Amino acid sequence: MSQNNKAKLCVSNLDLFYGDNQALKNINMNIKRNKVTALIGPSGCGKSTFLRTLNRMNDLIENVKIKGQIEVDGENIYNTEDVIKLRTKVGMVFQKPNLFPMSIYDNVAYGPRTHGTKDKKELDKIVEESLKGAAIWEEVKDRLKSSALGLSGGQQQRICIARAIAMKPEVILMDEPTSALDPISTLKVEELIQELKDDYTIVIVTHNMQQAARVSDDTAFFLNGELVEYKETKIMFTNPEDKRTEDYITGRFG
Ligand SMILES: Nc1ncnc2c1ncn2[C@@H]1O[C@H](COP(=O)(O)OP(=O)(O)OP(=O)(O)O)[C@@H](O)[C@H]1O
Repeated sequence: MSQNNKAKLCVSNLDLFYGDNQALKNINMNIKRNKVTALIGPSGCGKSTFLRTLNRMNDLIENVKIKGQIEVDGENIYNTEDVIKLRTKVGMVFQKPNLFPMSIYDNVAYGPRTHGTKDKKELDKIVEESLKGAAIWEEVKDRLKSSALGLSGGQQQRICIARAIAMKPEVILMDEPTSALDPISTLKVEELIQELKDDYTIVIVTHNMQQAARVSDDTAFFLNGELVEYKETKIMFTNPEDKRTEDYITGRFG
C-alpha cells in the first residue's frame, strides 16, 4: 500500500458516515509528494469531507464514523494519539481567510509561539520566511504590527497560507482557497500554489475547473461520495475515461 515512493498520502478503502448517511464510499487514492492534487466534483459529492479526513478534522464533528486507512509517509494517521502533531504536519487553509484580530506578525507567529518558540529573533525569522514563502512579504514588511484584518481579502488569504507555512508542514490542504477572492488575488494565490509545491504536497478542493486545470498536476473527480476518476490533470481534461467525468468537465451537470 505504501510501497509507492512517490506517494505522500495513501488512502485505502476509506468509508465515512455522518450518522446513517455515507458521504465517502470506498476511496482508494495515492496522493503524490511535491505535487498539486485537485479535488473536483459537484456540490455535496464529498470533496471537503475527504479533504478533512486527511488531517482528521472530521474528528471534531459528532456522529462521524470512519473506516479504512490513511497513511502519511507510511504511518496510519488514525492510529496516532497525537492529532496536534498530525495537524502540524498536515496544515490547512480554509475557504474564507480566518485571521485572528491581531497584528500581521502575531497571526503568523501564533502557531510557533503556542508550540513553545519564545525567542524573539527566532520568531522574527519564522515570520519573515513564512511571509516570503507566501509571496506577501514585500506588501506587508513595513506594517507587520498593523492589524491583519486591515488587509484585502487576497492579502489575508496569503497571510493564512503564511500562517500555515510557519508551522513547517509537509502537506497543505486547501478548501476552495480562492472562492472568496477577486480574479487578480485569485491569480496571485494560484501562482503561489505553483511555487509552494517545490516544498510541500498540496491538495486543493476547487469548484473551478479552469483553476484545477491551471494549478494541479493530478485531478480527482468525486461524485456522490465515490472517486470516479483520478489521473494526471492534462489527461483528465483532454481525454477523460468515464462518461460522468466528461459530462462534468464539459459542464453538462454540476
Ligand atoms: N457536518 C456534517 N454533518 C452531516 N452531514 C454532513 C456534514 N458535512 C457534510 N455533510 C454531508 O456530506 C455530504 C458531502 O458534503 P461535502 O461538504 O463533503 O461535499 P462537497 O463536495 O465539499 O460540497 P461543496 O462543494 O458544496 O462544498 C453531503 O451530503 C453533506 O450534506
